[in-house]
Amino acid sequence: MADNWILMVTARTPTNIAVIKYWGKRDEKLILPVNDSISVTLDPEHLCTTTTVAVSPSFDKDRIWLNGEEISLSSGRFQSCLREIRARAGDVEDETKGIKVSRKDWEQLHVHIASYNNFPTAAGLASSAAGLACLVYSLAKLMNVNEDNSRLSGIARQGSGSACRSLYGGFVKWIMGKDEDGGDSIAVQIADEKHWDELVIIIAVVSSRQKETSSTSGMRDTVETSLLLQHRAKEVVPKRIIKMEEAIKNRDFESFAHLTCADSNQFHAVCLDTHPPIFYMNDTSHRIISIVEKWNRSKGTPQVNF
Ligand SMILES: Nc1ncnc2c1ncn2[C@@H]1O[C@H](COP(=O)(O)OP(=O)(O)OP(=O)(O)O)[C@@H](O)[C@H]1O
Ligand SMILES: C[C@@](O)(CCOP(=O)(O)OP(=O)(O)O)CC(=O)O
Repeated sequence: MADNWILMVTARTPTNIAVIKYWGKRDEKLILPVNDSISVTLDPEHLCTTTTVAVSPSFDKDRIWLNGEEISLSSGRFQSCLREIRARAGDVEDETKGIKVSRKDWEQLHVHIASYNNFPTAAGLASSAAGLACLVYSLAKLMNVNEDNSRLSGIARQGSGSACRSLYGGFVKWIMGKDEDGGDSIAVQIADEKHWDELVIIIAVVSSRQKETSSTSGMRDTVETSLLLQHRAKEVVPKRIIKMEEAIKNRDFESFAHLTCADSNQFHAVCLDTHPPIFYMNDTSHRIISIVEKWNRSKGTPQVNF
């Protein structure tokens, strides 16, 4: 086969915002969480990642560019995603260009990946979620991987936990699973994007600076040092997951909003309970929370204890 051809696929994936948070892993390598989580996937035209993946026999190694700058692909997470997708690659044929790639050719071929986030990267807006979900999805399309979204979510999870939820639109649950190999730790859709049209999410970017503590290292410290996390994962989250699923199915905004606020506050409390403590909020975030609480009280929203 000639080596002057190139095949390309571009995909766009929105980020997701957790309303019941994932924080803490029971297996760091496979990225298996200590609790289920639920998120809302944003509309693709807002906060999203656009990724183009290309393959050509003239590429001598796999490479990735993030927001225009080349970054290392050597991390275990990127490598896991590439390995898992390559292992499932199918035959690809483009008759118009006279290109034929058979399943086993993919082991020898290299890919180039160019990814852009249209929002701040590593600033607490789940760039790894959109980024890794988009990477897995676009590679799967390029290599003609014949797997459904739940299987792809299990691969994206190995790139970044929260990424497994961005494979679906609407309301999504990441089931923590029990299997040691992570086979049952996948995302499922609770309700699609049309289910709750009136729900509007406002994102207030209070800082675009990179976080001082990445989610990965922050949650590692939390698992090692926080007693509150044990209580949260075992006692609090399982009950909240059931209530949140009900609130979403019934479009019950009051319960949805209370659960979301309570869970976010407990997540930040767990961060504070970590040694050394992790601070993700700043004074502006605290003021916004205060205003929202006052607004809710002025509207007469009943204060329910979740
Ligand atoms: N488009 C992308 N393609 C590939 N990798 C990405 C992309 N965007 C982000 N990442 C990876 O994710 C890392 C940021 O992940 P991190 O979890 O620390 O922050 P975040 O996801 O933006 O915030 P949070 O997890 O608090 O919501 C980046 O340093 C980069 O390695
Ligand atoms: C606070 C969170 O956004 C944390 C997300 O953590 P990541 O998914 O970025 O962490 P890794 O699995 O280590 O890549 C909560 C959530 O999205 O559920």
